[in-house]
Amino acid sequence: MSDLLDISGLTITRGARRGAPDGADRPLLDGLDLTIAAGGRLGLIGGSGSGKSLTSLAVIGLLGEQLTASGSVELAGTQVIGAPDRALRPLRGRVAGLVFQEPLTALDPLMRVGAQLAEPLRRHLGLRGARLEEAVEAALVEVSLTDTARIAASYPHELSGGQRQRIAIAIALAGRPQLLIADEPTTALDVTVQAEVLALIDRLVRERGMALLFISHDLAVVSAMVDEVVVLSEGRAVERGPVAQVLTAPQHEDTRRLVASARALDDALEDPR
Ligand SMILES: Nc1ncnc2c1ncn2[C@@H]1O[C@H](COP(=O)(O)OP(=O)(O)OP(=O)(O)O)[C@@H](O)[C@H]1O
Repeated sequence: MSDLLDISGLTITRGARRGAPDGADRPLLDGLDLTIAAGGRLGLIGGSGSGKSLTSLAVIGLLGEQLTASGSVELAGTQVIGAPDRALRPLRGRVAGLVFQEPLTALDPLMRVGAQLAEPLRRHLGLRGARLEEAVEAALVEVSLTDTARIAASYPHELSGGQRQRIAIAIALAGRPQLLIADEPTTALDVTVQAEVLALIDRLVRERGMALLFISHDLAVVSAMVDEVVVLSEGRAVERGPVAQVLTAPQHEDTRRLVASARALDDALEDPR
């Protein structure tokens, strides 16, 4: 059986496909290979600007006009690169759901969150009326939100950052995707809320048997979520393997730096003086 996500030789450059004046630029992402089997988990780590978010956007064909991708990205057997938007729309939310760092960017500030959650449930699952209302309530409960009537009637700015990220997760999962792409999902949250949201993602991925592509600059966070990692540095995969191996015997200079900063954070948490 083929993998759920199969990325091979993915290269991203600045400039539109035709007549790009700066086409000779160094690629932003350079020949990335990675695969995730159904139900598998992979971490993608790297410093700022290493190409993590570009990878997540490339998976669902959302790179935008200014960037050109080459190589191959197969998502559930569909070639994403070069595919027209109408061919990709059915994959978004249905095959792969995305959670970003900042939930406010994923949420409409002018719409009550219950209505925002109802929209993908209606679109993907065809629910209407009382069944749709029940599904909204169940989705809020599933992401461990209590006081669901108040939350559903709230606008995003009336909720805490953690509550907003739970809503964004519920929206990403509304179409029951096979793959969750979580791009720095807890970076904007404070530390205690971070741990709760990580535990939530871990539980949902496990319960639903989803695959997970977990993206972070924080090796400590990644190691709580996945067993295998790929380390990106300046658009290249410089190291890959089991988390334990990468943590204990980092080979690349960038990986060593990520390990050192994860240790420093651990020490600070253990000895908060
Ligand atoms: N639309 C774009 N046009 C031109 N360059 C871009 C575009 N989007 C991203 N880049 C560049 O591509 C590189 C990789 O960006 P990316 O957002 O993937 O980094 P990242 O690893 O996710 O970093 P961070 O952890 O800071 O979010 C950066 O140098 C960035 O400036």
